[in-house]
Amino acid sequence: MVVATQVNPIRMEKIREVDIPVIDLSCSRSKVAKLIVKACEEYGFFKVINHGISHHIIKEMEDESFEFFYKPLPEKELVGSANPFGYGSKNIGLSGDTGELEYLLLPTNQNAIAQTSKFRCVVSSYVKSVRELACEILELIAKGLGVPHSLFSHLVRHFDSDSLLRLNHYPPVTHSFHHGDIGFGEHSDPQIITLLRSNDAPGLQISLRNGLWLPVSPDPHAFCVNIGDILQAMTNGRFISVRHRAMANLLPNQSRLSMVFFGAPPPEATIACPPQLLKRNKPIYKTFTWSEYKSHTYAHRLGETRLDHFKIT
Ligand SMILES: C=C1C[C@]23C[C@@]1(O)CC[C@H]2[C@@]12CC[C@H](O)[C@@](C)(C(=O)O1)[C@H]2[C@@H]3C(=O)O
Ligand SMILES: O=C(O)CCC(=O)C(=O)O
Ligand SMILES: [Fe+2]
Repeated sequence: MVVATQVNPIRMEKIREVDIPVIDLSCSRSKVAKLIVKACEEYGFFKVINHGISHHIIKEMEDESFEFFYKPLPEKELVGSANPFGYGSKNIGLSGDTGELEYLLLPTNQNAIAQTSKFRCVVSSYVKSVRELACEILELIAKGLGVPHSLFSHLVRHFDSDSLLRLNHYPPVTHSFHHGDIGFGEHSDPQIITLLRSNDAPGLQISLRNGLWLPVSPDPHAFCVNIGDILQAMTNGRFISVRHRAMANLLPNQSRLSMVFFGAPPPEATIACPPQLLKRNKPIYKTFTWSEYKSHTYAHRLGETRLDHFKIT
């Protein structure tokens, strides 16, 4: 007699807990370079600690940002509406995207931040420090990949670099929107590299390869680093330009502030994967300039996968 074995039709899979890499920049350069490259390949995202940016510079930028966002609306509107630079509220970009936030988008070139007010001085010293940190990380990436030291960093250090600073304020929850609303919708950042610092409020989430959203715990002492589309193109798809989003405030009565530096190339820079990284593979993306990529980006919606347009078919 054959005894039928009962098979449970529901297989419970334990969702593996994922730890976001937290990289201590005070460790040895070669060790750090390897860890960063691994994080860029696996997630396109990591946190850095012991980054060397003084608490004072960060705190001043945070204080000035809150002071700006707590001003009455007509005063904030005096800086001009985001097109793309300036003050924006709820509308993101010019293609109809919205979110539960207000923001200030600023260029970072020296002419644009002429130091005539306390705010501009604070922005200028914050940008200087965070740009330097971004370049150090890009140089560690170059070391880890075995390509020339300044291959990526020279684009961000360039006098005409199109880098940006974005200050995002997610106000405390009110009756008009609800827990779980989107603050800043799903997207990848178009530039080379992004360095984000937030206060102690949660909200940022990254998308994993399996499609799950992973909340990033806030850490005011760390910088979150994410790979942008340009670095995905320059590594022929080896690095992931991570998709991420920010939820509107998850905790009641708490304002969230993120200060985001986007390290970008100068407009006329040519973007292509260097031969050392192609090895025997064919390039998957066409060669383009940052200016071409930016025009394409700004003509499309936030959530689009913009690099697909530049794929070699
Ligand atoms: C909807 C848009 C807003 C954005 C330009 C775009 O057309 C598509 C990309 C968006 C994004 C995402 C990352 C940065 O926050 C940003 C400044 C950027 O460079 O690309 C924004 C753009 C924006 O807010 O203007
Ligand atoms: O505020 C955040 O945590 C995310 C913001 C963001 O992704 C952006 O400004 O591009
Ligand atoms: Fe982003």
